[in-house]
Amino acid sequence: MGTSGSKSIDGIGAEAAGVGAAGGGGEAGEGAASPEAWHGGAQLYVSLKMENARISGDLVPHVCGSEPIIGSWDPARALAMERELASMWQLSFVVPPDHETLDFKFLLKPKDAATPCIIEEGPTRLLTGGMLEGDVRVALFKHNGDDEVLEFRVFNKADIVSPLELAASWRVYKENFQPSRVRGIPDISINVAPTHGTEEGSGATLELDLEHYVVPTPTAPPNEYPANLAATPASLIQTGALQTNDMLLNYGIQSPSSVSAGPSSVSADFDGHSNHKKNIETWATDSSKKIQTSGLVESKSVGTFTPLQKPDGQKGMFIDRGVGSPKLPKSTSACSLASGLGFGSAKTMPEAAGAVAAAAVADRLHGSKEDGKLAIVLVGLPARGKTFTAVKLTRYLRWLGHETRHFNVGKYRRLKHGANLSADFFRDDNPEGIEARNEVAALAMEDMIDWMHGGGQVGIFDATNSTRKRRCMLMKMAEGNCKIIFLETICNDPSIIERNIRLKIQQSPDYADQPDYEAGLQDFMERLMNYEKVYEPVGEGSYIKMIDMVKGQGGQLQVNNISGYLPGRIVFFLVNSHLTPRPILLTRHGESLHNVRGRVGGDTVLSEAGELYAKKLANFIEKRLKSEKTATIWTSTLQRTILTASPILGFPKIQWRALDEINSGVCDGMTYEEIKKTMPEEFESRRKDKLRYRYPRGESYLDVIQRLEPVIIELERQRAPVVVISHQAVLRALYAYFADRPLREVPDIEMPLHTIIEIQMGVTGVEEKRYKLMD
Ligand SMILES: Nc1ncnc2c1ncn2[C@@H]1O[C@H](COP(=O)(O)OP(=O)(O)O)[C@@H](O)[C@H]1O
Ligand SMILES: O=P(O)(O)OC[C@H]1O[C@@](CO)(OP(=O)(O)O)[C@@H](O)[C@@H]1O
Repeated sequence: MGTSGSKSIDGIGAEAAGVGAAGGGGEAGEGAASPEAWHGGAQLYVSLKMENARISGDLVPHVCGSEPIIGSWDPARALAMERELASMWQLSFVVPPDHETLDFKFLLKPKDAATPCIIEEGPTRLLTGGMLEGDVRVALFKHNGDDEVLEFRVFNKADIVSPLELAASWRVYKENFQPSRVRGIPDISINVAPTHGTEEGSGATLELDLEHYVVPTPTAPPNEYPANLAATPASLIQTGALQTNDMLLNYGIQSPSSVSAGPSSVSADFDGHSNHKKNIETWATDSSKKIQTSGLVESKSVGTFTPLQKPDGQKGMFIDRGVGSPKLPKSTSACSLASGLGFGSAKTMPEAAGAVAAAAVADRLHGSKEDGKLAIVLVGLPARGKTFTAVKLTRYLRWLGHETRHFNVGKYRRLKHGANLSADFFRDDNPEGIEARNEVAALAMEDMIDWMHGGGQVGIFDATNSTRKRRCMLMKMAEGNCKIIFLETICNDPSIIERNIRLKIQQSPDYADQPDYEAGLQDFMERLMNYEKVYEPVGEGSYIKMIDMVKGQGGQLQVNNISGYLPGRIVFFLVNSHLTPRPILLTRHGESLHNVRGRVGGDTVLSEAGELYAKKLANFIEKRLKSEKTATIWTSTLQRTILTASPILGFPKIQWRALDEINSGVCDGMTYEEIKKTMPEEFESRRKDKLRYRYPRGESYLDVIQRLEPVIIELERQRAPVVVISHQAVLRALYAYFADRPLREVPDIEMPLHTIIEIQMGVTGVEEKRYKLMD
């Protein structure tokens, strides 16, 4: 103390007591809280702001007062205010529910030193029930003796907050002395006026040419004809009906005999997922059907490889899903219920949490044998989006955790009869053609049923299936094995049909050897006519008809005899799907203070680098979306994403709770090192099975996926661009959906900071591009 204008500790306290007793009346604060509202554990969240453009040097406004949180009148423990804008300082804190009045004063002093300490002139301020009493709008400080008077404008806001809200902000407050700056921003907001703009020369502006920032996509989705990515025709491989190994390779299938045994050299996609790195899939339900690839024993689906000593002494590979292991942590989700529910092997349970797991358990407990197995049988003329829809539905259901596989009869046909069949093969008066087509359809159906017996849950059977007779054959085959729902795609828009036909001739392997587009077109039109002659729309069984749905408006979705959890989800997904091209931009928030310190979770503000990214991102979005009439910015409710979005102008911003980072429960705010040291078992459990590991009192990746389902549906439904500013774990889960990555890979997907992943949704599916704005 001792500097002119400063007062002793006692001096402040004495004055406080005096004025406090005499206080009353006067001007109310901006926010006022009635004392009755405090019952039930609610507390008062106080936000104070001071504004002065002239303050310079080391002096920082502080708040000192009667409550321990603001220093109990000890200036050394006064709370420093944070600089919000160049001339604006702010401080937020909570007050215990039982306080009657809160006495305080502003003071100016360096952040980490006791002197000089300049206390504001005038009486002590009084906050009663959130209301500031007396003349509160100005704070005066005598600086440099009495020569200079610094005048600050004062703003006060008080909110009643629930204990739950407080728990979050209190922790942040205690750990960082960095109260949230974003309280009070409504869930939906828009800042239209360019208040600060992007600062020229601050390094925040970007090159005009955004291509400058494009970086390679680490695991780009395969640029493959979608039908080729469907299940490998197992029956054809086993019966030796294949043409040649070369032919298999043409369809992305590695000859079984060429698969080598070592873990590093095996590249197999055992859950049938379309993954360009993995190009053979096998399944087996009985030993006669089992495909013996040299040195490989396959046991159902998804898995990691562990060496297995086969009875004959040969080294083999055993695929372990990591489910059902007695050592699995308590925190694994529904899968660990399996044994207790008498399902025999835990492997029959889906790799899922929440509603998906609940529905699976209910089906197994109460449903008929077929209930758990579902065949979605596509129906429609050629070029009506059947394969497109099959691929999309497969991706969605797998992402939710349902074992799903796409069976494309065209792939069987091409493998068995070659790709160069002319339109004659499809004529309704060509009995050999009809028989050959029925035969491959039956083979695909048989494979699908076999696969279901081996644990598969949803088969998507993709063919025209355009006559009652064919559908009747499929229904007979399904009896006692699975439930069938027909999914008919109908399109009456000639311009869309024309576009689809063009895409077919350009992309289908059927026309890969036809260099003359016109000749291809003529042949395809003939093929189409052959189908049209015999086409019978679906009217039997359970069905869903999608009629002119591609535009996302108008159109019809008809359903008949549909019930159950999964069919319900499928209908809901299809209702919201459309083909309108639009980008979805995914990005993590700018670097946060916790990111710098290596701490998980929390709700900290951005680091300097993070703030710079926020500006660059705003600049990027302005350029990237400048020709878009509408677009929306989605953030989580955590301040690192809201602050990242704050410089973005002109687009509505929406906060989604579902976009909040994975809840790390008791580990929230810790470093990975600290978790390893203090909770080694938890650390080890997570390392072993990061997908299913649930933080104590927190979430697992599977939980995150479950809560993101409405976000995916909404992203599918939107017809304008969306920018999603979220978090590492959440974006891994969202990205996995668009990039069709298997669930087991989700927790390890690379999701760098300061990078934008642009997902282009379009008529041929999903494309990806990445921009890295900062190193
Ligand atoms: N419901 C739909 N109606 C009409 N066209 C669609 C639909 N869904 C997707 N498409 C478009 O149809 C194109 C060709 O679809 P494809 O799935 O190959 O046809 P199909 O399997 O019926 O022969 C796709 O690239 C897509 O642009
Ligand atoms: O699942 P892991 O790999 O731990 O990644 C999730 C973690 O990512 C972090 C950063 O480490 O996300 P965020 O970018 O939102 O800060 C943590 O908050 C979160 O717990």
